[in-house]
Amino acid sequence: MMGMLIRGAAVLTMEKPESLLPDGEIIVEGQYITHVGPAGSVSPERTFERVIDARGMLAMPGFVNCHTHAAMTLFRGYADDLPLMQWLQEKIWPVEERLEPEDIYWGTMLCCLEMMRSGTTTFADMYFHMDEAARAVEKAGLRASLSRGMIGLSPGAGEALDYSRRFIRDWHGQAGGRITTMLGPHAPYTCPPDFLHRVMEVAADLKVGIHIHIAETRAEIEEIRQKYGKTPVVLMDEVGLFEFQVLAAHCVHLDENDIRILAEKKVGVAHNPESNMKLASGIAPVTRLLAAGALVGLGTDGAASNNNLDMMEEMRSAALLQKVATMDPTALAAFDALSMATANGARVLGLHDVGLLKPGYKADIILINLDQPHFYPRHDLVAHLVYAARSADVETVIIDGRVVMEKRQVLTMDEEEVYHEVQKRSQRLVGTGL
Ligand SMILES: CSC[C@H]1O[C@@H](n2cnc3c(O)ncnc32)[C@H](O)[C@@H]1O
Ligand SMILES: [Zn+2]
Repeated sequence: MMGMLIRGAAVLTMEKPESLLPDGEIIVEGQYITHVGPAGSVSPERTFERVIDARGMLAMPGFVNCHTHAAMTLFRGYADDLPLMQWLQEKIWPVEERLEPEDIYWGTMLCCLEMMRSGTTTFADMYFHMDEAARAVEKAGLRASLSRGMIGLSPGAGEALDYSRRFIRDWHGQAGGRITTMLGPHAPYTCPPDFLHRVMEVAADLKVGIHIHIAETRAEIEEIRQKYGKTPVVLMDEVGLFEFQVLAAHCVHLDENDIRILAEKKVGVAHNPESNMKLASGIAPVTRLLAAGALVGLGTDGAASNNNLDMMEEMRSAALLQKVATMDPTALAAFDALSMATANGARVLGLHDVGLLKPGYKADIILINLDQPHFYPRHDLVAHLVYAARSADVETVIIDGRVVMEKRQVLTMDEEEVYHEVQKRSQRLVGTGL
């Protein structure tokens, strides 16, 4: 295997804040990174199938979006400026009833396109008709953890669980290992304990994790307190959910006991600052979670509540929001925000060979064009990435060792076809459009 050499870039491995090679060399062989070192560390005698001259670029791990509903791109801009429960019950759930499988394929393709163009290489999705989402991920070339969302209180809950079981068997490890799967019970307020017990039986049987929304709004805390006399986190813990690998989206309204449980049980938390701001759900206690030793990644949530899927924006929002919430400018420093968006995000999804530029890790690499005004002067590239970078700075994207975007040209999808299909389908679904 001759592999691919990336040379000339500044290399941010994300292992430690100081692990920046000003002029580095990366070798990719198959799906994996096999070498990361300074200029001159690769023998000049060695030949490669491909050499990428990345002078003027920064190479870093691709972003990991820990929580989204990919095909909700179809509903972007359809229902804005509402609180979560009104947004879901009056606007979103009625139009989701009309979704056809093919809609999910094209909505997920748009999500993949937007994410790839902004440097995201891995995402965690919870939605409907997930065979079509998996087909889209396979075609687009991203890495994803996919779960069929289940509303335990709905009459279709049993069918959704049967679908999940079959979906996991069919897709876990597919697309050369890029696709992994989880179970997706929606939330404590839509999935009562008896349904969660059925979900856990399947999780134990198929050895997969569980992706769920927890403690997103005050309304949820109040509803669960009235029904069960405890917090959503304590309820989930007592139900036994945290004995499994859990990806818990939001975790906004937590007391100290909840934080202790999440940290002790190694629950992966997906923090979604922009969705939480837009729906006015609240501010997650990220600094307290991190201080307690909890594992926290970053997500955008769906495009209907954000309204984009831009992890660079999300990092900046996360960092700024913690500073203002705590009135402490040292809160969530740049490297910590960047770790949440990369290495720690991968750990939250249970992907232990993703999120770092290191031999043995999957070759999910982005190249960022540093030759731009907002990257000068070059005091601190980590700070620049979090506070000054924008998604259009991402030039090249490599996922699983394959170049999927080069010089901002996406190589795996026909962009015009995606726009056309999405526009047509979203008009049918919500009845608007230019
Ligand atoms: C059962 S599939 C997922 C389900 O979740 C809905 N959803 C989207 N965003 C949120 C959010 O922030 N909190 C709770 N539920 C959300 C989505 O519309 C699907 O119905
Ligand atoms: Zn969500």
